[in-house]
Amino acid sequence: MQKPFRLFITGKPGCGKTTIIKHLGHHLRLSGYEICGFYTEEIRKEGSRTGFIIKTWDGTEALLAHKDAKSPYTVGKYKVLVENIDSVALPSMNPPSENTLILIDEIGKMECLSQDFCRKILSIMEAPNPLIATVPIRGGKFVERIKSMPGAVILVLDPGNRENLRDELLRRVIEYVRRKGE
Ligand SMILES: Nc1ncnc2c1ncn2[C@@H]1O[C@H](COP(=O)(O)OP(=O)(O)OP(=O)(O)O)[C@@H](O)[C@H]1O
Repeated sequence: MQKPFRLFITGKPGCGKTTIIKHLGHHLRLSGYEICGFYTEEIRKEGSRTGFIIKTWDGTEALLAHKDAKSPYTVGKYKVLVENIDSVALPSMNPPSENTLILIDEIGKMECLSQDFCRKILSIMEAPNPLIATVPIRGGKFVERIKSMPGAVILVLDPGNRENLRDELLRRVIEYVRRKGE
C-alpha cells in the first residue's frame, strides 16, 4: 500500500501559498477528484487588509478574523472568531471516503487557536487520506510538531519555483490518487 500523502507547503508571506492551493482544488475538481477542507481569503478595504474569510470547498463561508470583530482571541491586530473555525472549517475536514484529498489553506496561528482544529489535524495525520496543507514559515509549536511527524514532506514555495511546483504537484497528486484507486 502507498504511504499516505502528507504535504506541507510553506514559504514567506505572499509567496503564493493560497494561489497554489486554489489552483490545485480547481483542477482536481475539474478532473473529477473528490476534495474536502477549506482555504482562506483576505478581506480588503480601500487597499488594506482588514480580515480573513474561511471558504470551504463545498461552498460555505464564514468570517475567520477581522480587525473590528469582537473576540477575546487575537493574532496581531485581528480578532479571531474561533467559533467559526469550529462550526465551518472543522466539518469541512471530514472526508466522505478514504480516497478524498484533504486540502487546507492554512494551518496557521489563527486556526490553531481552536483546540478542536488541532485535534482534527492530528487525527488526519493518522488517517489513510492524502493531505495537502499550507503552513506559515513560522507557525508556532503545533505547526513545528506536525511538520516533524513521520511521513511529512515540506515544500518551500517562492516566486522562482511556484510555477513549476504548481504543475509538478498537480501531476503528483493525480498520479497518487490514480494509484490509490487501483
Ligand atoms: N504563480 C503566480 N503568478 C503570479 N502571481 C502570483 C502567483 N502566485 C501568487 N501570486 C500573487 O502573489 C500574491 C500573493 O499570493 P497568495 O495570496 O497566494 O500568497 P500567500 O503565500 O497565500 O500569502 P499569505 O502569506 O498572505 O497567506 C497575490 O497577489 C497573487 O495573485
